[in-house]
Amino acid sequence: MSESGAVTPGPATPAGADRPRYAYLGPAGTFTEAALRQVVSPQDAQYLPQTDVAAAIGAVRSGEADYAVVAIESTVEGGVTATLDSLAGGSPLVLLREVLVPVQFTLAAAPGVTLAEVRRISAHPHAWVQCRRWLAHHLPRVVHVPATSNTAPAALLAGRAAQAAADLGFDAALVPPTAVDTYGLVPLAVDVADNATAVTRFVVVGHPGEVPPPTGADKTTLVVHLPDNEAGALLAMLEQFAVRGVNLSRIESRPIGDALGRYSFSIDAEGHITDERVGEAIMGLHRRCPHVRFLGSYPRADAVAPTVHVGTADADFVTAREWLRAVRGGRAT
Ligand SMILES: O=C(O)C(=O)C[C@]1(C(=O)O)C=C[C@@H](O)C=C1
Repeated sequence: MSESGAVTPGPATPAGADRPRYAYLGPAGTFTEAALRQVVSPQDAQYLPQTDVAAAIGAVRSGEADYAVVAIESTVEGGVTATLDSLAGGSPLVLLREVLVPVQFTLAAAPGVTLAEVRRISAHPHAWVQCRRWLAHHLPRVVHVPATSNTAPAALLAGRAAQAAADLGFDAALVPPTAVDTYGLVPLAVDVADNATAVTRFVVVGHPGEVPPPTGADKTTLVVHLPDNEAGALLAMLEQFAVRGVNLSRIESRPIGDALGRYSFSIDAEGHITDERVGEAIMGLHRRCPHVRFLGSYPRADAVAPTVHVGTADADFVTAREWLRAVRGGRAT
């Protein structure tokens, strides 16, 4: 990001309006860009860096971009609320793919700055949380200067010597390891994240259309509102999945925003909407809940197939339906 707040361009891309346009959290070198590179190379797409997640998703809604790549969940922080909230409301969008990126951080500064001189660190709030223990131990009095992304402060420091960097309002930044070279910074401490195995999950967001075909190892994301003032409404909602053998890999509540005590549930269920058990569970939600938003069925990044319990395979639902038809037609008991 420039000092005026404008986002600096991502990696140089050949011109060409025919290439799909991907909005993502910039500037160049963010973990989000690493996720985008797993999806499509800069040669085959237009990379459109944005200042935040809402802007990236908004670019798809406005037609400025065809897709957005955004963080949705981290092993340390859980759900990325900016993403969950942007997808829960507004015009419908769907998730088309997920990508996992290992996350590590380096504390870096302009050339000439030493660790002992660091008083203020610029960092994305998620990065700050992911390095909290290291910071408390090594720099207990340091002040957090929030940044819009993991590379926004690196872009501000780029090309500055210690003296020239002094008026930026921070002395060092928590950045992805690759950003140190990209922006000509000096590492003050490496591997400063508290969790060495931290991973962030990113999703490709696009317009609703054809659902990606089932792979046998898929995930379905939903937003569900519960009936008001109904004892056991949450349990009843969960039972729609449980009785059909559908495992949930994530469920979290988010305020709907119109009144205190009103929450929606953001859910990742194992399986594809074309799986009988998943389809039946979602129909159950539709019957019982005032609002259900389908946010897509897409392949799991880890390609792990769900455990299918006795009586919940597609064939079991088909057989049961045929049996019911026969009973109703007086042909079976
Ligand atoms: O993509 C980046 O580098 C970001 O700054 C965003 C983000 C996030 O939104 O969670 C991505 C990965 C890390 O978990 C920390 C921050």
